[in-house]
Amino acid sequence: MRLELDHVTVEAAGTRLVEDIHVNVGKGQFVGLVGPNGSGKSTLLRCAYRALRPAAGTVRLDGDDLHTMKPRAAARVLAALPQETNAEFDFTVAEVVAMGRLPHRERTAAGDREICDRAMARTGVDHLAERGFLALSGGEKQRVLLARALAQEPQVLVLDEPTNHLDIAHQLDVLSLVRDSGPTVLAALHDLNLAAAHCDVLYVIAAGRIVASGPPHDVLEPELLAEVFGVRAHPVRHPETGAVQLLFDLLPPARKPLPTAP
Ligand SMILES: Nc1ncnc2c1ncn2[C@@H]1O[C@H](COP(=O)(O)OP(=O)(O)OP(=O)(O)O)[C@@H](O)[C@H]1O
Repeated sequence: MRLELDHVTVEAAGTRLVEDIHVNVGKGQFVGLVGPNGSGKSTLLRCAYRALRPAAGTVRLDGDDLHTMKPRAAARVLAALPQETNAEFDFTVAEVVAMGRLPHRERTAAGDREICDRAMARTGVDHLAERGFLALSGGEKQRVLLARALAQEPQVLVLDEPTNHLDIAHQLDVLSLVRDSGPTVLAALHDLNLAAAHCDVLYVIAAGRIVASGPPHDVLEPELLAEVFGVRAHPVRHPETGAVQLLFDLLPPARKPLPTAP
């Protein structure tokens, strides 16, 4: 299923948070959204998983307007891993993951249990099934919420910082798992090397506008990284795979020009 954000603009409190954004995620593609803090990544993703309605523009799934679809119909095909989840009730892990099956209840009630068990096993949280969600660590919670999203068996997955709270092994594992599970993916990522390794296409957002897009190694070039993130990037090659990785130094903050003598 194809996900398209077409000329999306979002406003809040009289301010434009993102403006005239076009993002195209082809069927089965893994597309990354990268940009500095506050650049508009979560705002844009919230539009892509229906939590926020754009002031202008359209979000489409295979050409259908996501925001006019019935909520249950949308939840059957699209799942999200938001940046923050305000869980107030202490459900068990198994109950949280089973919530991913709610949109499908009428259709596949018989197989729900196996689907949830498989999602928990794939994200490595099966041993936590009877634990209360609220008492889990940050990384455990993140993997449970990913299990819930996978249990939804979505055709489109929207992920806001899926590697948040995860140790390095789980970061690598979760992105491979998402990739191998096959849905169309739009993910906000902070780690540019992880983004380059896992994404087919990257969009770079700065101050609410897309400033570059394309294959990761075309997009993540030193001049753009200096301008957008204020860092100097040094490409190095992995000694075994030959894959290019970036090392970063902070650039000094831009100085105001010294006042000239009158
Ligand atoms: N409801 C709102 N009202 C006013 N400003 C908002 C609102 N929601 C977000 N913003 C502002 O919009 C900008 C973009 O926020 P957003 O959360 O999309 O950034 P982000 O790129 O996801 O940042 P981060 O990398 O820190 O998670 C920020 O300056 C934020 O303060």
